[in-house]
Amino acid sequence: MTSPVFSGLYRPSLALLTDLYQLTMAYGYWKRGLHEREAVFHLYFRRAPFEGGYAVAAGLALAIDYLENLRFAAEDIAYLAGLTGSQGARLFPDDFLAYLGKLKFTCDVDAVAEGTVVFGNEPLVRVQGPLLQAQLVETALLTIINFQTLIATKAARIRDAAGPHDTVLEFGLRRAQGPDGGLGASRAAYLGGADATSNVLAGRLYGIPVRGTHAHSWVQAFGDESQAFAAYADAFPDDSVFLVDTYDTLDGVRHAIAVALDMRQRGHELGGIRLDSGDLAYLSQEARKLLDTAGLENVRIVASNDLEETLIASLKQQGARIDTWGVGTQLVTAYDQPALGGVYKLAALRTANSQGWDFTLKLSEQQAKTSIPGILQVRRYLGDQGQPRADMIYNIAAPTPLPAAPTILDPADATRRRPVRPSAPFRDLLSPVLRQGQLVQPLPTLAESRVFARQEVNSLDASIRRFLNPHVYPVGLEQGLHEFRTQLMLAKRPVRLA
Ligand SMILES: Nc1ncnc2c1ncn2[C@@H]1O[C@H](COP(=O)(O)OP(=O)(O)OP(=O)(O)O)[C@@H](O)[C@H]1O
Ligand SMILES: O=P(O)(O)OC[C@H]1O[C@H](OP(=O)(O)OP(=O)(O)O)[C@H](O)[C@@H]1O
Ligand SMILES: O=C(O)c1cccnc1
Ligand SMILES: [Mg+2]
Repeated sequence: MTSPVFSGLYRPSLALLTDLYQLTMAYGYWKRGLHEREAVFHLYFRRAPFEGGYAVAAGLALAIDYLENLRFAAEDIAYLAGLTGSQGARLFPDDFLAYLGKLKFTCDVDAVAEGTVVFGNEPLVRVQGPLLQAQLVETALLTIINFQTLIATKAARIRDAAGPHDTVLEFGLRRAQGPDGGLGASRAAYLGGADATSNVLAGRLYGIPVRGTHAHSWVQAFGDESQAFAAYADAFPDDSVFLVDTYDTLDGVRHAIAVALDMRQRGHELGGIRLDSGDLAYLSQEARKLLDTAGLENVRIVASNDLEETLIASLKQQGARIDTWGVGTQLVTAYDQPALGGVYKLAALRTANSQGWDFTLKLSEQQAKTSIPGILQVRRYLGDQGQPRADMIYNIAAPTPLPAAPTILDPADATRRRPVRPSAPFRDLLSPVLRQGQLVQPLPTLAESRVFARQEVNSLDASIRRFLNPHVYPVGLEQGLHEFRTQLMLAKRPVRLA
């Protein structure tokens, strides 16, 4: 497969993009003959980022590209052969490395589509297959999905603040967490709701529209705004946006207007002006008046300067006349919460006789952090308008079938339960993506996932989308699963005498 997901940055092999312990466990499983025992892992986060009410799932296409191309190249094997432990002995023997050298990813993967709105504790990805393989991919899946989901969610919030009609441009590459952080952020920002990026490599790799204006240095290089604007218009007569705040912003607007009227004489129209400092509400209103008075109603006003969703919402509320929001640092670094705490937990293991399943969990002092055993699916119940009402996590391999009218229990407080109407419409969020390592059907394009993400966010109630103290969307465990998990917790919890 030639999809250029990680471009030339890391190709040809990402097999070593992992934590060492995945490889030491792989060897240990192989040595014990446990490597092919069938296992089920789930990837999920516990809390939506940014104190928000939801997240936008993202990164699946990158994760699938990684899985489909997972191979240990000869150079990878040679590197692993040279690794030694604290006593100087080799970590990995040749017969194990020969096994790794032939390894291909043959697991089944089920996942929520990119762009789906998701909530804490819901599996976004389920991996089922040989224990060694399903474990090995943990770190790469997490680094891909955590960051993509984080930035797509930030972009969705920024899009919500800007509203459906304004343009959002992602300008973050210079402040991103390195080259791959920048590339990945541009992809996720577009998926989550940005209209275009200034990042040209992201444009080329992912087909994102590329857009931009010019820098202050352009004006400084000419020393004179009118000359600088005229020169830019000469180079790009139909694609000019002038940055007006190098010296005095409103003087800059006047200079832009003079050049724009000159352009009009030649049959061209100025695209916009950009404000990058000062009071953006006041300056955009004044600039709008000056432009409109000059007959330049269609010249757009772009704003940039450390923008993020609450600032954009505030500027809107102040009556700012901004049509296009250039957002960099805050978006691509997820400045207010720079990591999503997604985890990858083992939830089921075939019994030694291969007949049944051992459902397994990781206990935690905090009950909410105890993992959920089973082979899990998420059922989203919908209202009359198709709007999400409540999500139920259930075990598709439970010994007893799902009741026709199940009850959903809040895992943090089992006294909070909601029965489901037997006729309530629903959809199951996880769908088959890989079967034995092979793609079941082509994944949606990035542009398709972007449209889907917007539909998804728009389907949520405003109370869940708001930035300040959003409502908690109901996510719970199906009653049978809750009871089973509680039993398992009691069985595993050591009894300590008081
Ligand atoms: N009307 C406004 N209400 C709230 N915040 C605003 C408003 N106008 C601008 N801001 C924000 O205030 C912050 C500071 O902007 P300001 O232009 O004062 O300083 P600056 O970034 O140092 O500018 P400069 O580029 O001139 O150094 C920026 O994040 C900007 O987006
Ligand atoms: O503010 P951000 O959301 O990151 O958007 C990108 C910023 O990058 C550019 O300038 P840069 O920050 O390099 O210099 P400046 O602050 O002096 O304008 C641009 O003018 C924006 O201000
Ligand atoms: O094109 C722009 O205006 C731009 C690009 C990157 C960063 N800031 C602004
Ligand atoms: Mg800046």
